[in-house]
Amino acid sequence: MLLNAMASHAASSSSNPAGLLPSLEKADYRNAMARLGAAVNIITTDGPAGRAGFTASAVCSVTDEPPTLLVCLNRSASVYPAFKTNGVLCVNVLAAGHQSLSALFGGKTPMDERFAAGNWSRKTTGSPMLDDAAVSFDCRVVHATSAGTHDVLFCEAVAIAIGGATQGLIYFDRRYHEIAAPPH
Ligand SMILES: NC(=O)c1ccc[n+]([C@@H]2O[C@H](COP(=O)([O-])OP(=O)(O)OC[C@H]3O[C@@H](n4cnc5c(N)ncnc54)[C@H](O)[C@@H]3O)[C@@H](O)[C@H]2O)c1
Ligand SMILES: Cc1cc2c(cc1C)N(C[C@H](O)[C@H](O)[C@H](O)COP(=O)(O)O)c1[nH]c(=O)[nH]c(=O)c1N2
Repeated sequence: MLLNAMASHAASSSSNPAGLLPSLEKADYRNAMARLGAAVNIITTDGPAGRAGFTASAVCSVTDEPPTLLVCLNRSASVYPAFKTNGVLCVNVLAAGHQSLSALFGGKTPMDERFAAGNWSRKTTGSPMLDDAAVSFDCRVVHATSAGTHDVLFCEAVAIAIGGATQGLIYFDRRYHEIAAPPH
C-alpha cells in the first residue's frame, strides 16, 4: 500500500507542481480501517420523529468536562432523519453475545424487528437503553458537524447505566471478537 501512495504522490507531484498530497482509494482506506479494533454499539433514539437504532463502531469519548461522546452517522442511513430531529440518543455499548443484535441493527432490517430482538428500558431522554448492555450513556446531542458523508454528533451524557457484563465485544478485521479481562 505504501508503494501505491508513494507512486501516486510522485505522479501527482510531477503532474501537479503544487505537490498536493495523494488521495487514498476508498477500498484501501476501508481495508486499513478494518484493522482498527473498536467497540460495537447500538445507538438508539426516540422522540417526535419516532424510535430508531443503528449499529455504530465510530464512537468515542471526547471530554469528561462535560461528559461528552461523539457518534459518526452516515447521512444516507435510513435512521438519519430520526436522530437529527429527536436531538437525543443512547449509546448502548455491546457485550459478548450481542453479535446477532449488532448484525440486526447493522442495516436493511425493519426497525420493529431490530428492537424486538432485545430488552429495553428508558432513563432520562426516553431513548431505548439495552438492559444487558456493557454500559449505556443516555445523551442529548449538543453539536453536530458534517464531514464528507457523515455527521459527527457530539453527545453530552446526562445519565449512565452500568451493566453486569464481564466480557466485551470488539469489531476487528470485519469480525466480532469477545474479550475478557485476564484472571487476577
Ligand atoms: N463509520 C461507518 O460508517 C461504518 C463503520 C463500520 C462499518 N460500517 C458499515 O458496516 C458494513 C460492514 O462493514 P465491514 O467492517 O464489515 O466492512 P467494510 O469493508 O465496509 O468496512 C471496513 C472498515 O472501514 C470503515 N468504514 C466502512 N464504511 C465506512 C464509511 N461509510 N465511512 C467511514 N468508515 C467506513 C469502518 O471502520 C469499517 O470497519 C459496511 O456497510 C460498512 O459501510 C460503517
Ligand atoms: C459493525 C458495524 C459498525 C458500523 C455499522 C455497521 C456494522 C455492522 N454501520 C452501518 C449502520 O449500522 C447501518 O448502515 C445502519 O443501520 C443504517 O442502515 P439502514 O439505512 O437502516 O439500512 C455504521 N454506520 C454509521 O453511520 N456509523 C458507524 O459507526 C457504523 N458502524
